[in-house]
Amino acid sequence: MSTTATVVAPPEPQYEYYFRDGTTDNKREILTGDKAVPTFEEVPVVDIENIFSNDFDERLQAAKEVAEVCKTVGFMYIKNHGVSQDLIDEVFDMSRKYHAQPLEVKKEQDVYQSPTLRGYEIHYTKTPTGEAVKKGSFLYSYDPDNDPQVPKLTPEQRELCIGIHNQWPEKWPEFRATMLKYQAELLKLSRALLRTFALGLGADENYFDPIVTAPFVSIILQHYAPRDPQAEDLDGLGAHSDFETFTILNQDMIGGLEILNKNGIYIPAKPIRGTFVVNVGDFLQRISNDQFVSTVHRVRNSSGVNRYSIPFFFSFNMDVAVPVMPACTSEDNPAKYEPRNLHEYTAERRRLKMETHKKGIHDALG
Ligand SMILES: O=C(O)CCC(=O)C(=O)O
Ligand SMILES: [Fe+2]
Repeated sequence: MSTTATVVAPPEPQYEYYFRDGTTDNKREILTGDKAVPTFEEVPVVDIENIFSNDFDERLQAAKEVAEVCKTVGFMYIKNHGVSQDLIDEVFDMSRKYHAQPLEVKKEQDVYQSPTLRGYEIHYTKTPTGEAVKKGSFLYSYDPDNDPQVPKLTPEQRELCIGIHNQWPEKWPEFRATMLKYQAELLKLSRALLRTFALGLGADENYFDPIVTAPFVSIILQHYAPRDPQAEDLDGLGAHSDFETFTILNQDMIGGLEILNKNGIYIPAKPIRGTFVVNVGDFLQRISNDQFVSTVHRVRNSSGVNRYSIPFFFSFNMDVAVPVMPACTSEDNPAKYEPRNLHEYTAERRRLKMETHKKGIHDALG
């Protein structure tokens, strides 16, 4: 009696696809079993109280801890960040109230009527029976007139601040006032975090100060509609990396944010009250010469209820071509990238967004 050996073909590799730099075809292989590599399985919590310390050694120690996480995970929860919980709760209450308005009222701030695409936008997804709302977003950006540290700008520099074209609900002045108060608080925190990143990357802690006097900042009040857990496309926001320098994300207690690890596995960033989630964006990865990692993430709201979040995206002054940091290069490790000007880059991204909008694809543009 003869036996025939069955040759088992190795399984086809499986990939996770994501959006980066205006393109949708980036992918990462899902690695399991022997192929799996060491990577994070949870998002770390970092106590950042000491970034505000008067003692340099304490600030340096905190910066080292933050930098380590930025190199390995690219995402962290920060606690003891100094922003009042009352203000955070007030901003969420207003966001809920904003999104609860009838669509035609929100459409008074339609993004596509603003030259820099600031305002309200709604995203739909196809279902077997038609269309469902997946997400609504109210987006506003840095306007130099609202910075507590008012910058001195030429008319040309002012024109580059895309937030001068923000659209606000006319009959609701408290909404604008609260959102600007929140922006002012987060501007303070961002400038402190950026000093921490500089220090952690081996530069002088004031290295970036001159180029964040009128920074590119965008804030989005996100509203993720509840989705049917059986739906084919569950993404409220598809897999992407953020293109800015870094993001300070404020999420409610519903959950749904997931972070892609090196094995192509999504790790949930479960809400932790009193914390923000901070993540490295593409721009910071670039100028750190790839020392910090801009990690892919997505949002799925299968909770059955509305989810609200508020990402705050932070970058440099628009008119500066930002080079790779000299502290991140050496003779053996020269700069991998040319200096990049944020105005040119974001103008191109807005052009792409217009294009992808026409094709019905969502570009995670801050
Ligand atoms: O809503 C969230 O939790 C994340 C939002 C996000 O990743 C983005 O807007 O880029
Ligand atoms: Fe994001």
